[in-house]
Amino acid sequence: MSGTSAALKPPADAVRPVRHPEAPAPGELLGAHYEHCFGCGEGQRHGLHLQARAGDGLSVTAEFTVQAAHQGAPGLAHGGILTTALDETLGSLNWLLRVIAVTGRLETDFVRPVPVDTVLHLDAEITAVHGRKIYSRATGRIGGPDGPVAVRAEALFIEVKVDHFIENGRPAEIEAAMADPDQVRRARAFEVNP
Ligand SMILES: CCCCC/C=C\C/C=C\C/C=C\C/C=C\CCCC(=O)SCCNC(=O)CCNC(=O)[C@H](O)C(C)(C)COP(=O)(O)OP(=O)(O)OC[C@H]1O[C@@H](n2cnc3c(N)ncnc32)[C@H](O)[C@@H]1OP(=O)(O)O
Repeated sequence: MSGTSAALKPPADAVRPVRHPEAPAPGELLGAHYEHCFGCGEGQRHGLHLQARAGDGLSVTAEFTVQAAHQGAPGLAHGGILTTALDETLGSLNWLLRVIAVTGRLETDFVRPVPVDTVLHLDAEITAVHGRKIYSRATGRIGGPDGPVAVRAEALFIEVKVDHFIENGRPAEIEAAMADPDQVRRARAFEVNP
């Protein structure tokens, strides 16, 4: 069984966006958007440490190795962890548009169980944009980049301004982020008109 809800179908007048001229080149590692992010932060001890790489056009790839700490059932990855890896990969597509966007809706199909120690080969692409709404999809394969699909997702991200974080984040972390020139530079790299 698979399928997605109507909210994930781009409207007829949605456009296929173009890659931002200053987007990272194909093959380039994108880097973490926030060092304490559970998905990609290098400073997050319990995180997934996902490293996404720019692909051609509006696509990215990433690899994620399932650890023993990620189990749901004995020896198998927890579905929420796999969804997090998909969410993070989809979120990294923002670098290609230089737009800040947050996940509004994310639907995952779990097609095959994913054992601990498996490398999940992820790829994601933007399919359409309509106003602030960014439509995308991702797959995770096992046994190699061309192996069978284990998980796939479709998502709707919504463009926001940096104020979204400043107004909603816990003050301690926001103040620390704003005092860190690297973090400010990374946030600006997402903005169309910094
Ligand atoms: C210097 C300090 C810097 C600090 C910042 C640091 C780094 C920043 C850089 C990058 C970080 C960015 C992202 C992170 C990337 C990857 C991590 C993984 C991604 C995530 O883990 S991210 C966390 C989970 N995520 C949330 O925490 C969102 C909570 N949520 C909200 O904050 C609001 O809900 C929001 C903003 C989404 C919308 O609110 P809003 O008021 O702005 O807009 P509104 O409601 O009007 O929606 C506009 C149009 O989207 C449609 N729409 C909205 N939501 C929908 C839904 N769920 N399903 C279907 N359609 C939906 C409406 O129907 C309307 O459609 P239409 O235009 O056609 O009417």
